[in-house]
Amino acid sequence: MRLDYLSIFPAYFDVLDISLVGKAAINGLVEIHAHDLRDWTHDRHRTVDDTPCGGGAGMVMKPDPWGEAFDEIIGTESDPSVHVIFPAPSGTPFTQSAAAELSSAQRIVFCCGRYEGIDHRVIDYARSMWTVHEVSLGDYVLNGGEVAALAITEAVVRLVPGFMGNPESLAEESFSAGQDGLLEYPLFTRPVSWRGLDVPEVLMSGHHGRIASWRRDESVRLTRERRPDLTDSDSSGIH
Ligand SMILES: N#Cc1c(-c2ccc3ccn(Cc4ccc(CN5CCCCC5)cc4)c3c2)n[nH]c1N
Repeated sequence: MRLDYLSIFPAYFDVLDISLVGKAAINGLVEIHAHDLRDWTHDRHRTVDDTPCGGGAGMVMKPDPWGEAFDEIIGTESDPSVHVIFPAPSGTPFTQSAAAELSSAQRIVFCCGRYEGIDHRVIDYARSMWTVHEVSLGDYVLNGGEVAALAITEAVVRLVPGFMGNPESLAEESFSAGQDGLLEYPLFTRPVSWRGLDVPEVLMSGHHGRIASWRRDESVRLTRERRPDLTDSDSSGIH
């Protein structure tokens, strides 16, 4: 899997060299390439923004640098196997199932906007050439797309076959199909007693049936408490 990042702050992606994703890069599972959008400007100030047509606050990212960067990084041929991701407040909420779908992609290009966003013709052009995803991390405002690109990268790469040492653990995670769409149960490890707080006895019983039942009950309780929106979904085991 090749991952490209287009941004006016490409150093954001240096962190990928030290994290788990860095290990995947070392063992050849993923290739990471960060690019400075300003490398595709031609004026002395390396300008990437301009005032919004129709008025309004802030600045909008000009289309020209994006188009020239696409030509060089992706090419000028249409290819639906190339996934181009535009993080945006107006995007579709990014989910675990979206991460799972993207984990089989061979090429993902993250377009990290800043200011008030990117000229929409950039997205329209990308849609005419590749498979485009306009996504949002959630209902809160960030200053640009870089943090979202990092989060999406981690969610996707950890699902790439061969990345996780113990793929079985993926099945038990929150939001995964194996968890019935429920939140994960609380986790404990040694010491059994810590600052007057004890590990629930059932977890030390060695009785696998009771442990499974306790974990399920805890997942249902937590999901009802924190994510009632998940309790009505078909995939959750509770209705
Ligand atoms: N993923 C994700 C995100 C982002 C995100 C992603 C990408 C960019 C590029 C630029 N920004 C900054 C910004 C901030 C506020 C606004 C709102 N509009 C302003 C103009 C008038 C209308 C309203 C726009 C753009 C971004 C933010 N925020 N939150 C997420 N979950």
